[in-house]
Amino acid sequence: MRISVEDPLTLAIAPPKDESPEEKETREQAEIEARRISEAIDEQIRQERTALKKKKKPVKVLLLGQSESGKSATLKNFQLQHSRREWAEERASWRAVIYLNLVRNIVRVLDILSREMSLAESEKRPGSTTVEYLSDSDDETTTHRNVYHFSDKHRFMQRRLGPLRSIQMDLENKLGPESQEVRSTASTSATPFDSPNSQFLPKRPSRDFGINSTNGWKSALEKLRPSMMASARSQRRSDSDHSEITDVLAGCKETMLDLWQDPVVQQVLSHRKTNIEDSPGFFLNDIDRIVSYDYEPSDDDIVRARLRTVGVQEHKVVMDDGNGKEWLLYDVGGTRSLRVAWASYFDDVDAIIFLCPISCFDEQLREDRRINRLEDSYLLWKSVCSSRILAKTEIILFLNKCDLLHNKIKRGLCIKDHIPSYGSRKNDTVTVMRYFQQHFKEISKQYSPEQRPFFIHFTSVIVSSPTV
Ligand SMILES: Nc1nc2c(ncn2[C@@H]2O[C@H](COP(=O)(O)OP(=O)(O)OP(=O)(O)O)[C@@H](O)[C@H]2O)c(=O)[nH]1
Ligand SMILES: [Mg+2]
Repeated sequence: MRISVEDPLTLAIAPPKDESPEEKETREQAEIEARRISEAIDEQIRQERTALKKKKKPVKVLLLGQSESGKSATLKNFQLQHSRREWAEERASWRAVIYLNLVRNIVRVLDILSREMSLAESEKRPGSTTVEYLSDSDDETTTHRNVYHFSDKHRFMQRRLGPLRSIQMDLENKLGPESQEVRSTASTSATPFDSPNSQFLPKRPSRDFGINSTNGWKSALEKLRPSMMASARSQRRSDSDHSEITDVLAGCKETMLDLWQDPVVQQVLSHRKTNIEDSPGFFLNDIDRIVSYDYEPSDDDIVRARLRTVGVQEHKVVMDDGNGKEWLLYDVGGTRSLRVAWASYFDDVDAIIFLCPISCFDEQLREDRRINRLEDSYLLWKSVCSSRILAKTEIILFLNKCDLLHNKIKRGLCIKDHIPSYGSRKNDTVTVMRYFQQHFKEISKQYSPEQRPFFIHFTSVIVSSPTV
C-alpha cells in the first residue's frame, strides 16, 4: 500500500511499520470487534427510527356493517371516551337531531292511530266487512279485528299534534340527507364493493385517507352548530328558527304525553306488535325532560340519537394512555347504495370493526324490504372475510344489539320461525348468541384466504350496563 505523507488521517490509522505477526493479528481482531460494535449501533439506530415512525403512524380502523348496525354509535362511544372537548362542542347541535327523532316517532304513532280510527269508522258503516290493509313499512300486514274505543279525545290529539308534521319537515330540511332514512335502492348487490368494477370507481383523494369533510353526520351537525363565521343576522335567524321549533314542541308537550300514555293507543300499538320502543332514536319516554327550554342533551341521549351516515366520516382519537398513539376511525354509510365506497378504504387499514345487529333476525332492510337483515349481514361478513386485500387485516366482530335480542326473546319470538336451521335448540338469549357466534366463526374460517384469529364481542353499544 502506498501511503501518502500528505494525508495525516491515513498516517494515523496506518499499522506500525515494525509490527510483528502477533501484533498484526491482535490489531486485526480489534478492528473486527470495532466494526461489529459499530454495525450493532447502526442497526439499533435503524430499529429505533422504524419504531418511532411506526409510533407516529396512526392506527387506522374501519367500521363496517349494514345500516343501523351501530357503527356511528360505536364511534360516538370512542369519542365520548377519548375526545371530550369535541364531544362537548357538538353537544348542543344534537338537540335538533333528538327533537327530530322524537317528533318522527310521535308522527308514526299518529299515523297508526289515524289508520285504526278510519278503519273503525268504515266498519261502523252498514254492510262493511273486515278490512285488511298494509301498514307502514315497519309493521306487518294486519287484519283488523280488534275493537277500540276511540273518543273525541283521540280526534283532539290528532288535530293538536298536526303541526308536528311541519316541524318534522323543517328539521329534515335543516339537517339534510342524513336525517332521512332510505326507503329504496337501485343497488341489487349486498357487496358492490367487491365487484370487479369497483377498481374503476373514483378513488379516495389521497392514499393518506383524505376525507371529504362535508360527508358524514358531522356535516349535518355542522349546519346547526353556532359558527364563529356566521353573520350576526344569520345567527339570529337560526336562533329564532330554533326557538320557534321549541315553542311548538312546548305547546304540544302535554298532548304528546297524553298520546303516548293513552291506554287505547297503547292497546293499538301492542296489538299491532309495533314495538316502537326498540326503534332507533326512541325518546317517547323522555318527553318531559327533552321538551323544555333549558334541555341539554345528555351523553346517553347523544349515543342513542339516530342520524344516518352519508359518505365517510373520519374521527381522530389520541389515546391518553401516555404513549400518545393516534387512531383514525372511519365510519361509513351502511345503506346498500353507499357500500360501493367501502372498497377504496381497504388497502390501507390496520383493523376492521365489523358490526352485525343480531336482534334483526326477523327484520328486513329498510332500503329493500325483500331482504332479511341477518342474511344481508352474513353476505357482508362473507365478502369481507374473503377479501384478498384484507387477508392480513385484523377483524373484530361486534355482534351488537344484544339488549334488543334479549327483549325479543323475552317477548316470545322464536328464532326457528325465522331461521329454520336453528332447529330445536333452546330459545334463550345465551343459546341464540352462541349459535350466531358459531355461524360467523365458520364463515370466517371457510372464506378467509389465510388463517386469522377470530375476535368477537357481544355488544349493546348504546347501553351503559347491559343486562345480557
Ligand atoms: N337498543 C340498541 N340500540 C342500538 C344499539 N346500537 C345502536 N343502536 C341504535 O341504533 C340506531 C342506529 O345506529 P347507528 O349507529 O346510527 O347505525 P349505523 O350503523 O351508523 O347506520 P348507518 O349510518 O345508516 O350506516 C341508533 O339510534 C342507535 O342508537 C344497541 O346495541 N342497542
Ligand atoms: Mg352511521
